[in-house]
Amino acid sequence: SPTAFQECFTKNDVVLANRPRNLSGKHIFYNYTTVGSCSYGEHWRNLRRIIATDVLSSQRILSFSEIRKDETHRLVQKLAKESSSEFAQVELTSTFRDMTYNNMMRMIAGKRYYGDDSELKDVDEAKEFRETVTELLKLAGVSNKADYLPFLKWFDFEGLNKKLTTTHKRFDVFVSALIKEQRSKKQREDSMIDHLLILQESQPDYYTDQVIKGLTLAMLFAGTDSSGATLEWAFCNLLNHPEVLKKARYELDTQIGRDRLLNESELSKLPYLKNIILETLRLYPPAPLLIPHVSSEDITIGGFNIPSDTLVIVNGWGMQRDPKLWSDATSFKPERFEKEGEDKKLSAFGLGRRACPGEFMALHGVSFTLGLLIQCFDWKRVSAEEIDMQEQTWFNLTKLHPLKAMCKPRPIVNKALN
Ligand code: HEM
Repeated sequence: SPTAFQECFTKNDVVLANRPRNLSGKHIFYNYTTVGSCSYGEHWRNLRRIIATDVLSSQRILSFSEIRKDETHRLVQKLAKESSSEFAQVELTSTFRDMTYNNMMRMIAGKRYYGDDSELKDVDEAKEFRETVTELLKLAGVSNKADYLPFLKWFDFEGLNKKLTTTHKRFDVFVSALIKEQRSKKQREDSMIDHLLILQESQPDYYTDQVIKGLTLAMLFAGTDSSGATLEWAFCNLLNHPEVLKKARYELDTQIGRDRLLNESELSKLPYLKNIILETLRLYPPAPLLIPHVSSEDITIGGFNIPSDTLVIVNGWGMQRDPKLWSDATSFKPERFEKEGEDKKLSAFGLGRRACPGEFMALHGVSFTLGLLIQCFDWKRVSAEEIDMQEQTWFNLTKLHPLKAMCKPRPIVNKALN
């Protein structure tokens, strides 16, 4: 139950701080399928600390705002090109994915691998990256029966371990080359890898290459599709609830105006936009079961005795649709978050010390993109039929069918084109 979950995190915060181990005793880096017997997992404690202090500190997140602005403006330009003065159909799923991956890879290594406007689009390096990441995500989303029936591990049931190890090696080769390339540059830039390489010079045992690779994988896995999926679900909800879209547009027009574009620093003026995102995360959390935790000692959660070393999986999706906790639980109502304290009931980013360290950045990035798209375009559904909200099993909770919508530029779009 949600109450028990909260209690467990407040009382026994430390208890759920371990990662599962795989057969050979190594810490499993990620999720049910373990992303291969990934050796980065062993460094997890260091990774988590470095993420908080060096990679996702508020200062560094703000320092990347120019990248987010540039990528969002490119997105507006792309959509404006595809539509004209009249409504035109656009496909949003891959558009959002390309943008979030470009955003992240620019922060990590200063590279853009996605979209027609990428200078690297057709080179082997970009193809290799796109293929490997797709393969890793596909495998990470597979439910591994051996996680629940441990004896199956002895047979590598369904060959998952082998596939994961192969793909992980491919990723490792790719990121090693990326680090080598950045290291050989005469001048350091401001990317995450460059920043960590500078720190490596003074503390080589702490900021090792393994740690840099682990961070790259963590950021790519945790920070890209989650934001892309949130944008996608938010849009589905807006298209199915035109009255909410109208209210969000009104907020933007009155708080920011019709003749200048929204800036990231102005997001605090748009509480309704934020509530749309919170309500989207409530009904469609990108990580519906969070990330599995393991009890490091015997504990009791909600009256259940959990022995030490047990895989604990939290059904965040279920808690966020629980009618005992939320009125009209399955309806999309951003207004519910106007009531003080409602947002505290959300678990979309997890809770406690293993909660998502990218929450601030994610909320910032998603709000900014959504705000700008509402400001720059008129939107409607492709047909009178409601958008189909079926979900698919992937690493994150994503839409089964790609999202298509009709969009028409508003005059303000010229500001982004210029
Ligand atoms: C809307 C977007 C996002 C959502 C909904 C989300 C949600 C989550 C959730 C539920 C967890 C697991 C928490 C738990 O098991 O208790 C998590 C972990 C994590 N997230 Fe996010 N996340 C998002 C965006 C990001 C971004 C943008 C980044 C980085 C730039 C990021 C980095 C991480 C990392 C590194 C972890 C692992 C933390 C650990 O295990 O200690 N996330 N996220």
